Amino acid sequence: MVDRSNKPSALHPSGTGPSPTVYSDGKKVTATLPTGDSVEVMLYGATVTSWKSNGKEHMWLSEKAILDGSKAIRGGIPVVFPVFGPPPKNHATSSLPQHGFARISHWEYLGKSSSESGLLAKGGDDAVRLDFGLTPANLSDEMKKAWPYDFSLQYSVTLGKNGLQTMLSVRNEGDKPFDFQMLTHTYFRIPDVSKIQITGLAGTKYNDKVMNGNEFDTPSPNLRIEGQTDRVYKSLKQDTTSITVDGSPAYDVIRDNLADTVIWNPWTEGAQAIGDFAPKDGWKNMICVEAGAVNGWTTLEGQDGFEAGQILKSYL
Ligand SMILES: O=P(O)(O)OC[C@H]1O[C@H](O)[C@H](O)[C@@H](O)[C@@H]1O
Repeated sequence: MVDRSNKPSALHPSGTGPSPTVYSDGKKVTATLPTGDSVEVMLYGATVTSWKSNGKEHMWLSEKAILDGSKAIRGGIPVVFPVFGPPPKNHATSSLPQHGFARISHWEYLGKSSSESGLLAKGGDDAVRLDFGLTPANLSDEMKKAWPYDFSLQYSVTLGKNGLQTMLSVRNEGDKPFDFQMLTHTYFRIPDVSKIQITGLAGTKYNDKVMNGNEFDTPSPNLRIEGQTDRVYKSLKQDTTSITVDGSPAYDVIRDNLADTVIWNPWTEGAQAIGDFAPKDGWKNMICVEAGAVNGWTTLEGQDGFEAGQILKSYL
C-alpha cells in the first residue's frame, strides 16, 4: 500500500459500547450501527445502494435499478475502474465497456473489521468497515480478455456515526505496468435540484461533456444545476466539494488522493434516454458528485499499489 503524508484519518470504530451488526446474504452486505445508521453494499459491483443516517436515506437509487447482476446498478455508488466514460480508441482499455468492469463484476466479501478510533469516530462512536475484493479470477472471460492484466482491488466501505468512507486500493500483481482511471459515481439523494449549490470548485478548469467536451474556466466556486450537467472538474484545489440546499450544508465529499470530480445530472432529456432511470422526473431528486482520478491516467508499475477514496458526510 502506498504511504501518503497527508492521508486523512480513517473512519474507525472505538471498540466500546454496543457493537455494529453486519449481515450478509451472499448477494448484499448490510451493516447497522447501534445508532440505527446503516449501509448496504451489493456484491455486484461492490455498489453501495443505501446509506442512511439520522433516519434518512442519502443515496438516490432508481426505482428501475436492475439488481440481478445483469446491468450496472443505476444509483448508489457504482465503482468506476479501470476507465471512466467511453474508453478511448487505441488504448489498453479500448475493448472495455463504458466505466470499465468493476461496476459489472461480482466482488468477494472479504469480511468486516472494527478496531481503533479515528477522525469520524471521535467521541467514542462505533464504526464498522466492510472489505470487498476483485481480481481477474472474478472477471468474465470477456473482461479478462479485454483487459489482460494481473491486478487486485480492495474496496473498503466504512460506516461511522458521522459519515461513510469508501477507499479503493489498486495493486498491480504482475510485472507489466498498466494505466487506469478510477471514480466513485456517487448518486446523492436531494430534496430539490433547483435548491442546491455545489461548492468547492474554485480555481480549476472543467471539461463540459454537454458542450462537446470543451474546456472552460470555473467562473464561480459555486455551481447551480440549471440544465443537463456533465462536467469533469480537473485538479481541484480544495479537498472538499459540498452540496448545500437553500444555502445550508447537506453533504460533503472529502477526497483522499483524488484530484478530480465529475458533476452529473441528466435533466429531463437525459433521464428520458436512460431506460433504467425511474421515475422519469427522478433527476429532480439526485445529483452525482463523483470523486475520481480521471484526468489522464494513473500508471502502476509491476508490484506497485495505489490507494484513494472519499469520506461522505451528511448534515441532513
Ligand atoms: O449511464 P452510465 O454509463 O451509468 O453513465 C452515467 C454518467 O456517468 C458519468 O457521470 C458521465 O460523466 C456521464 O457522461 C454519464 O452519462
